[in-house]
Amino acid sequence: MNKAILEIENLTTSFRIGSTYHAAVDDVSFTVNENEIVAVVGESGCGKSALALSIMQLHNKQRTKSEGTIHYNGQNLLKLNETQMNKVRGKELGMIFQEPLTALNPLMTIGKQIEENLDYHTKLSKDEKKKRTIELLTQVGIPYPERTYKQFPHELSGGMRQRAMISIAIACNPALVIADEPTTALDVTIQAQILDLLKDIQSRTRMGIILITHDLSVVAEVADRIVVMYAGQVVETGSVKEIFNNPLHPYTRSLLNSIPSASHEKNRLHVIEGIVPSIAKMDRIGCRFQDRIPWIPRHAHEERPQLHEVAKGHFVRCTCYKEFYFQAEGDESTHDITQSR
Ligand SMILES: Nc1ncnc2c1ncn2[C@@H]1O[C@H](COP(=O)(O)OP(=O)(O)OP(=O)(O)O)[C@@H](O)[C@H]1O
Repeated sequence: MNKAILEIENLTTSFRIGSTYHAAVDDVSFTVNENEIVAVVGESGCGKSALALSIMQLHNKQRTKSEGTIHYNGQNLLKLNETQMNKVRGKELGMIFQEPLTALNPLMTIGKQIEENLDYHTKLSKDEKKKRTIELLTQVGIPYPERTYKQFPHELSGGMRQRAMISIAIACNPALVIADEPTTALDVTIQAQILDLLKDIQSRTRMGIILITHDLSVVAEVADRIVVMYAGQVVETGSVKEIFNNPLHPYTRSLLNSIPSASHEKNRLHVIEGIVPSIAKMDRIGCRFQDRIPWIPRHAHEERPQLHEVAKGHFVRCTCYKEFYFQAEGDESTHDITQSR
């Protein structure tokens, strides 16, 4: 059994809007083990980035509150001050952002940006730093590392920029990397290459990876476990095999149904309409998904939905999954749930 690197327990992160705090991450718990890829999946607004930034402690502290625990290496990250956190961030926990052009400094060469991280966390000499930087650029598959060392971000293609950002994230051999939508801005072929690269680095370093994505098809090939988030909560979690073979929560089933495949071409995709509620308007007591599946009777939902273990390591929130089915087109059983309350 691989050892746990990061243990998140009952993490709740709330943002201040006006004078009230609203939770964007609500009582989230999961563990990332060494050499494991945990995919956090959910559509826009589910709280994935808020979760990632909570782990890295990158939220504006004046407007954000994080409660619960994030255990890393015998310490609770939420209790560290900024100086202590700076020693962990970038060294032991790396982060890859969605859009490298925004995350990288446009005025600094790639080489200098990698060396900046080494400067902060290591005592390498100038020559050693350059050697390590070239090594890193080679490792992430950049074809002319000496040339790229001297280039600025805008001189590289999207895929190469993402590789450069990965080299910054792994420069100090972190135990865990959080990749927040690392392939969304890239075309499909490059996406596959970047995911292969992360897998390849992991096979050498045994680092844990949290892969954040809205696209379940991305995780099928690379992840070990999936955490499905909806409206700030974990609604289903389990091994990739369990989730793909036996998805239960209506939201997970809807995400899986929205993956286009050859067999889907003839039949229409069963996509559930609607959007994730905003954090200020979220129902904090009932099932947060119920308004998007109004044809499911109210009694099918729990009052305060809990996570239920349905198979070893496979958890699903709310009992509504037991009565869920996709509504057929023109199904008359549709009714407005808000009317029957
Ligand atoms: N700094 C903030 N202040 C107030 N609300 C915020 C803040 N950051 C995020 N939110 C809100 O929290 C919710 C979760 O946002 P988050 O960015 O984590 O979603 P996401 O799943 O990562 O979506 P995306 O894929 O679009 O990034 C959203 O309703 C968002 O509007």
